Amino acid sequence: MTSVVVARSTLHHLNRCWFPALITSAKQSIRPCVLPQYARSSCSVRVRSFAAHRAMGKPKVVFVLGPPGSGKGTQCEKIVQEFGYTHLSAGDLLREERNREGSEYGALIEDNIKNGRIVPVEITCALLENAMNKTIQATGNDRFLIDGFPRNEDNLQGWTNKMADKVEQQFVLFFECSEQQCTERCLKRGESSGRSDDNAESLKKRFNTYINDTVAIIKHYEELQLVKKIDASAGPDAVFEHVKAIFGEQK
Ligand SMILES: Nc1ncnc2c1ncn2[C@@H]1O[C@H](COP(=O)(O)OP(=O)(O)O)[C@@H](O)[C@H]1O
Ligand SMILES: Nc1ccn([C@H]2C[C@H](O)[C@@H](COP(=O)(O)OP(=O)(O)O)O2)c(=O)n1
Repeated sequence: MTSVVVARSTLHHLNRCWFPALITSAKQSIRPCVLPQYARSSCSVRVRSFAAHRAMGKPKVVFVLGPPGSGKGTQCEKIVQEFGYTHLSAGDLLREERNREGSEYGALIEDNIKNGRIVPVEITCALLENAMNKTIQATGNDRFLIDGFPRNEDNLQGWTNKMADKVEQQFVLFFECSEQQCTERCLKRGESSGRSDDNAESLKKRFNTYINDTVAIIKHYEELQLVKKIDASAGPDAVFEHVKAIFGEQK
């Protein structure tokens, strides 16, 4: 597997800002799936210093929201290919941390995921910030799709307090899709995903969380006129035509 390795000293410096216990292995690697195409195919990625990077402006962030199974991950992969963003999935980062040997948050993360609840923001935001910093250091790419975050008031507050001033919020992509259609997609995905939450019981809870907690976050961003809503009920390529039009409008 191709991977980009970041020096331990750099990570220790970065991790001091957040939960130091998160991600402390000797070498950290970014999985190719979170890197844009050009970074995957090259071993000699360009590394910029923070000072040089700051001179370029703040990292740009697009939040990607929608119910479970609405196609957030599928569309993010296409956006990465076409527009060169880096895709950071909050769910993937949490699953990775849950699986990391020695993680003190593994059990807590799994309990929340299985029950469709949202993990405390201190953990999720630390994982996101670390992943952003590692990507910028390793590739210089400072445009991020943050998928599945913020999902509740705790997520929003934590991000606002810790990260909002450090980034340029471009917009929020919202994939709209019915519960029935999303449930069918997730149950199908569950046949091969190995995910502990792609089953009927967990899905019911995940949808309750979506309706009770996430919808209010989307409304909040709608009031700020930041939401770009997309009908996600069609097939992946048809949905991407709409996505493309939105990203094409950006500078
Ligand atoms: N537009 C679509 N039409 C039909 N199936 C889709 C579509 N988008 C994604 N899928 C499938 O539905 C499942 C959930 O998609 P995914 O992108 O993982 O959603 P999310 O990240 O929102 O949970 C996957 O198995 C994926 O292949
Ligand atoms: N901001 C987030 C995102 C995901 N999680 C947890 C709880 C979610 O049900 C699971 C799965 O999220 P993921 O975004 O991977 O998947 P779905 O959009 O639900 O299909 O991860 C979280 O606690 N906080």
